[in-house]
Formats: sequence, C-alpha cells, structure tokens
Amino acid sequence: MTSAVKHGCDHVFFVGFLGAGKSTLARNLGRMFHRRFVDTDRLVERRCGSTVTKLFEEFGEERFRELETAALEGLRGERSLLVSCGGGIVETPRNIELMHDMGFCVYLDGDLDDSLRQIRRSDTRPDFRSAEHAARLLEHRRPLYEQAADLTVDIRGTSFTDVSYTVAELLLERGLI
Ligand SMILES: Nc1ncnc2c1ncn2[C@@H]1O[C@H](COP(=O)(O)OP(=O)(O)OP(=O)(O)O)[C@@H](O)[C@H]1O
Ligand SMILES: O=C(O)C1=C[C@@H](O)[C@@H](O)[C@H](O)C1
Ligand SMILES: [Mg+2]
Repeated sequence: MTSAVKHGCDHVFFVGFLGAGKSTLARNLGRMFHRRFVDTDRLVERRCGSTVTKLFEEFGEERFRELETAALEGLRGERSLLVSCGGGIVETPRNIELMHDMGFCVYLDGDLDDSLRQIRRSDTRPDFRSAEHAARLLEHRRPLYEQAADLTVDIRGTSFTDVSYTVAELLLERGLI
C-alpha cells in the first residue's frame, strides 16, 4: 500500500486529447506490470450494450457524459486499475473529483498534429469534426486536463514505446505501480 492510496482505491488514470495514446499506454503498462487496464469508453459501451457513436447519435452528448460518470463511479469497488479515459472526461467537473478521489491522474500532453495524424484512420468519432474544431477543443480542454493532472507528461515528439517507459519510471518512482 502506498501513501497515494485514497479511499481504498489506487487506480492510475490517463487523460489527454483524442489520439494522444492513452489506451496504448494503459495497455502497455498493464502488460509490463501485470496490472488490469480498462478504458472508460469501453466500460460505457459494455454497460449500455451500444457503441459510443450510437450513444451520441441516439441520446446526445449530455447523456453520454452521465454514462461516463456512472462508469467512473463503478470503479470504486475495484483495485489497482490502469484506466485510459475518454478524451472528454474532464468536461464533467465531477469526473475530475472522482479521479482525484480514486487514485492518481496522468495527463499526456501532446501535440495537436500528432493527435490528428493518429486518429486519421478513425471514421466513426463523434468527438472529431474538423481540424479547426479540434484545435479549439484542445484550447478549451488543456486547462481542464491540467486541473485533473497529478502529473503532466510532455509527450511531444516521443514514440509510443518511449512514452510507456518514461511513464513507467515516473509511476515506479512514486510507488504507484
Ligand atoms: N506503437 C504505435 N505506433 C504508431 N501508432 C500507434 C501505436 N500505438 C497506437 N498507434 C496509433 O495511434 C492511435 C491512437 O492511440 P490510442 O488509441 O492509444 O490513443 P488514445 O489517446 O487512447 O485515443 P482515443 O482518443 O481514440 O481514445 C491508434 O489508434 C493507432 O492508430
Ligand atoms: O473527446 C471527446 O469528447 C470524446 C472522446 C472519446 O474518447 C469518446 O469518449 C467520445 O467520442 C467523446
Ligand atoms: Mg483510447
């Protein structure tokens, strides 16, 4: 048990803009340290038996955000998870509180162009409309990611593999993994 354990929870949350590499990082660290990893978008999909895209289309973003918060709440009973979060998780102030309450939050602070390149093959993303919209969204979200972050990692110009090793080291140093 480390001093970072809060309310019996010791999860590590990864936040950042779309395509930053949150899911890849959680998966890589999970394999390296034999820790379970989950993704909030997949948790919502599993709970609802639907896809994020369909949920946005059928019920709108507001309902999706409620479901996202419910999925986060659902992690209270679990231990030691690596959690990759939906890119918009910080839009809901309660989610920032929940992450602080349940563990440690890492912000992957990346370059917008890298994000856009990394998602270019995804054609079903309700969060992506245009490069201009993405730039505005990142400007709006950066302070929210910073508010959520216990640790900010500058991932500009860094390969997915190097990000995994860097973050592994930073978490090990803090006794969080
Ligand atoms: N090792 C890698 N080398 C190059 N590209 C990769 C690598 N791993 C992932 N990618 C690409 O980068 C994209 C984004 O990575 P990832 O899904 O981990 O980001 P994310 O932050 O979880 O994105 P999302 O906003 O979709 O949840 C992947 O869809 C994939 O196309
Ligand atoms: O950035 C966002 O607003 C989103 C990101 C995705 O992970 C999904 O959570 C959904 O498409 C919304
Ligand atoms: Mg992801």
